[in-house]
Amino acid sequence: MMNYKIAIVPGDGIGPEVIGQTIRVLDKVGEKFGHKFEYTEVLAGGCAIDASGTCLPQETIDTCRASDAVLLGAVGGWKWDTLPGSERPEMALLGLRKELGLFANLRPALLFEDLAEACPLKAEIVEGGLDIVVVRELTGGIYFGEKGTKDTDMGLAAYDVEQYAEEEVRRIAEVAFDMAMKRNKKVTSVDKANVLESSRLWRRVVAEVGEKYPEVELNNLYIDNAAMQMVRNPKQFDVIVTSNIFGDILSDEASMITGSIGMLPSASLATGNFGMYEPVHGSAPDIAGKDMANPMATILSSAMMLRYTFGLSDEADAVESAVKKVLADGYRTSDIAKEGENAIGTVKTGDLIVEAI
Ligand SMILES: NC(=O)C1=CN([C@@H]2O[C@H](COP(=O)(O)OP(=O)(O)OC[C@H]3O[C@@H](n4cnc5c(N)ncnc54)[C@H](O)[C@@H]3O)[C@@H](O)[C@H]2O)C=CC1
Ligand SMILES: CC(C)CC(=O)C(=O)O
Ligand SMILES: [Mg+2]
Repeated sequence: MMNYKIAIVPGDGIGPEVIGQTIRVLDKVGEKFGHKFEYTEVLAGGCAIDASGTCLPQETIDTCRASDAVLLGAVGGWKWDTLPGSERPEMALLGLRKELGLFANLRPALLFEDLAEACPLKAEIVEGGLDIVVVRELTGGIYFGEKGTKDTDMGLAAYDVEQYAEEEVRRIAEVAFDMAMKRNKKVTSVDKANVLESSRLWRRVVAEVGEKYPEVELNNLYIDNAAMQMVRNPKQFDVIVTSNIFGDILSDEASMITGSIGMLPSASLATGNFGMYEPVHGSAPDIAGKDMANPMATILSSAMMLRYTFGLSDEADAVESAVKKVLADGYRTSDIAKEGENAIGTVKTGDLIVEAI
């Protein structure tokens, strides 16, 4: 029997609710396939501020580093919204990504056949399915650049610097091209090179990396056009590679292809097999504590963990098939239910997925 050490970071809001169901699913996978998943729960985000005065305790970083993989719910919430920027719960997430070297964020947006009606795009646009991966740079760009305030003749100004180094672009571009080689050999790089110096460097380095992959078709789009194309004709996309902030925004937009942000998983990867697995959504304070959150994004993130970090592809398939079965049987949380249709809760969704495994 293999033992896998997983650091669990439930976080805030719906984080603990969706993580709770994901652990039940993993336990069932362990029971069925004969693996032992060992969990160590640690605090990050608003709950850590309340418990210890800091959003990212050193113990959390140490536990994550000592684990084979990390599973994270979400951080943040209204309660902490008035804190100064540097002390907000969201800094825990950025800090963890940086400390763990998680520079590559894979966000697959897949339209499940049984959820086609939940996708707001016209039926003819989504016919035949949609399958896009956003490869988002995760430890650079404007979220990590110099920030501050200064006096100007227009009053106090605040600034955040977008900066990319060649090596940062090169390594994320390589992830995108490697992924394209395993998929449909098509990469779209999204930037704002008509205005931003950082994007001009981005575009040049992506093109240089592209030369090493002659079989892969490379297209460049400006972010404003890409955002429009995502709803006009998403089928043109296969692998999208982009910066931290553009990938953050574009992947939330892509999530609607799947019907809901409650469906979209992600893997945040370092070099090697280590990764942190997290849903794309946030802590959803508007529905927290109401048994309304869709746990599928986090459960599907755990399937990515099984596949990428642990190399357990049959087990990952079992989780993904169980999610598909629950959808095929007609069960929906309220974010993906049709109007007037009875929705099920977070726990019931977990029950059904466990049962299907
Ligand atoms: N990875 C993380 O920890 C992230 C944290 N945040 C933080 O979360 C807090 C709330 O941010 P928002 O902008 O409202 O984004 P959000 O993603 O938390 O929520 C946006 C909307 O989607 C719904 N939603 C999200 N996840 C859902 C799920 N699993 N099932 C059903 N509905 C779901 C919410 O109810 C809300 O209406 C903020 O403090 C924000 O900074 C935001 C994004 C990512
Ligand atoms: C704190 C934010 C950067 C989190 C977020 O929105 C994301 O990573 O998708
Ligand atoms: Mg986001």
